[in-house]
Amino acid sequence: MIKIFVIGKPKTKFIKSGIEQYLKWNKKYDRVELIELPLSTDLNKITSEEYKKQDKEKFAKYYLPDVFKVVLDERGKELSSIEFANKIEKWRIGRKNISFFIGGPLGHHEEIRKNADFLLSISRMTFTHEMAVLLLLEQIYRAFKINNNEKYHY
Ligand SMILES: C[S@@+](CC[C@H](N)C(=O)[O-])C[C@H]1O[C@@H](n2cnc3c(N)ncnc32)[C@H](O)[C@@H]1O
Repeated sequence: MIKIFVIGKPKTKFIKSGIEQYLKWNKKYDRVELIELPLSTDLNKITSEEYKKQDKEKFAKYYLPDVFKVVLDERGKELSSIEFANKIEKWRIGRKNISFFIGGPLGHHEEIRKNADFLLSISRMTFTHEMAVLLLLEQIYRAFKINNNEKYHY
């Protein structure tokens, strides 16, 4: 099973409908679940460090040792789709879940990055959290297709 945790509910209409579409398509291959965690309190009322700490605490109960934790971050490692598909196969060996973590407007707390099993960048550019969810879901779908030798990936 694959779980995607995101801080902040995706709201933009076309992105939401893309997310729903890929969640539906991915069902053919495995359970892929999106878990939306609430945004923290008003950014103007707390420091950015405190804000990131609040986000870290929201991830804490899902940040478990028996789960392979992939943290999405633009400072992470970039992979080709084929490399990502291979990693997905490898990360699942002996484990029930792979969990992906997508940060809020300020990004991740340093500790979340430090304790990740893999820090994944989808590009050196910065995307909104909701765009990151959509792009990740498409790459997961592509990985399923690649790993099943199905036509989609060129
Ligand atoms: C608006 S971005 C946060 C940007 C923040 N300034 C930072 O330094 O991380 C929100 C989240 O989307 C995801 N994200 C955005 N762009 C990404 C990229 N190029 N690669 C991987 N994840 C990305 C990350 O999980 C990030 O925490």
